[in-house]
Amino acid sequence: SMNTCPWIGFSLDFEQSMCAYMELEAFADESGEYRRDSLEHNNWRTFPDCFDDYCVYTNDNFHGKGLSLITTASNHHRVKELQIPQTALELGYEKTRIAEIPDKGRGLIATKTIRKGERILAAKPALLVHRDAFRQVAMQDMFYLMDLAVSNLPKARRESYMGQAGSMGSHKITDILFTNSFQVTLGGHDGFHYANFPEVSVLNHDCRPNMAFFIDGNLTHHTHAVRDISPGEELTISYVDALQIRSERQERTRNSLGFSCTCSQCTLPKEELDASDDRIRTISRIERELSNVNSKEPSPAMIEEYIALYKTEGLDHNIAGAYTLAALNYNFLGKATLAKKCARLSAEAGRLENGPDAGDVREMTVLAEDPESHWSWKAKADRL
Ligand SMILES: C[S@@+](CC[C@H](N)C(=O)[O-])C[C@H]1O[C@@H](n2cnc3c(N)ncnc32)[C@H](O)[C@@H]1O
Repeated sequence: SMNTCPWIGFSLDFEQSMCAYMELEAFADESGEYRRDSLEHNNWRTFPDCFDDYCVYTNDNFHGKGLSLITTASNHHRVKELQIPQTALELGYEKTRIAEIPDKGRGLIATKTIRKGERILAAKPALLVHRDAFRQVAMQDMFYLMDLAVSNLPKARRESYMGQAGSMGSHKITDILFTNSFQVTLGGHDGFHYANFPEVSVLNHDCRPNMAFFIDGNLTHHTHAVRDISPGEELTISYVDALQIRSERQERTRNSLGFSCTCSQCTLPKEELDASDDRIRTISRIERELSNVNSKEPSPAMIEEYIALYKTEGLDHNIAGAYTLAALNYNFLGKATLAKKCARLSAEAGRLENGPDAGDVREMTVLAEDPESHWSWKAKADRL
């Protein structure tokens, strides 16, 4: 209807018949090419239909595949300024195949042995949507922007977007985003976005996954094995916080992600479940002590227990931070050999969890080389 066409008045060339809730097909002609006018600049097309500060921007060549944004002008500028290396990594998938997994829909299965540390995927985003757009723009208007953003992607990209599973029903393109998105920040106080990586979306969740992921500064999503993986095993990542007990994890997947988690850790017999929850609570308690510079509690035994609990719990995908805390606390206590070992393990895990450029990876590499020159050396022992 007329009053759902807020662009009338500032749009130059759109007909009223183009208004509101258009089907996906409405944007593309037979050849899949775009028929809407737009402003060309530096490979980016900008569409004049905006709501509040949020507009649609599309780049057909981003990472050679195509990317649409629903965001503000300043965030579009940040993406435009990214320096994408010519040698950007391509997608993996070589040792895997997609298969039906009982109770989970499709998933990715290893076809060959995969070693800890191996890269599985390097995937590019198809869509970024500013987090606040969903709060500030009326839902029907958001649906309109989502349709516009996806329909303007190059045909192959649009098809891989539409091939992803939804979980909540309602507006399909929006459902797909919420079912398959990662949070990324482009920096600043206003940089938070939901990012969709179609090739990653085949990965199911596991509370004790065998892969870790990070998203680098060029908006590439990297997945690496954190354990050795056997042929036939499913490849998984975690969608939830590592240190949540089962009831919290279940609530999170059910309420925010739209499914009831059936992973092996969530379906253990009651006794084992209770033991697992107890370990999580103990880890959290020790972590508070190790993070508190004024605590006199930390001892080598406590640090050792902390790492052992991570191992027993199977939290290999989220262990870099634990090794960092262990390395620092060993160094506070003047235990050079143990500090060195934990710092090395932290850097090794951090490369898979946060990427080789992460601050912690650099810091721990430095500590591992020469613990006694690091600021943390006996730093606390002196004070206590
Ligand atoms: C990102 S997709 C993963 C791929 C999806 N299975 C497919 O068929 O395309 C997320 C969806 O997979 C299913 N899923 C993923 N992990 C699961 C788990 N641990 N337990 C149950 N369902 C899961 C849920 O339906 C969820 O909405």
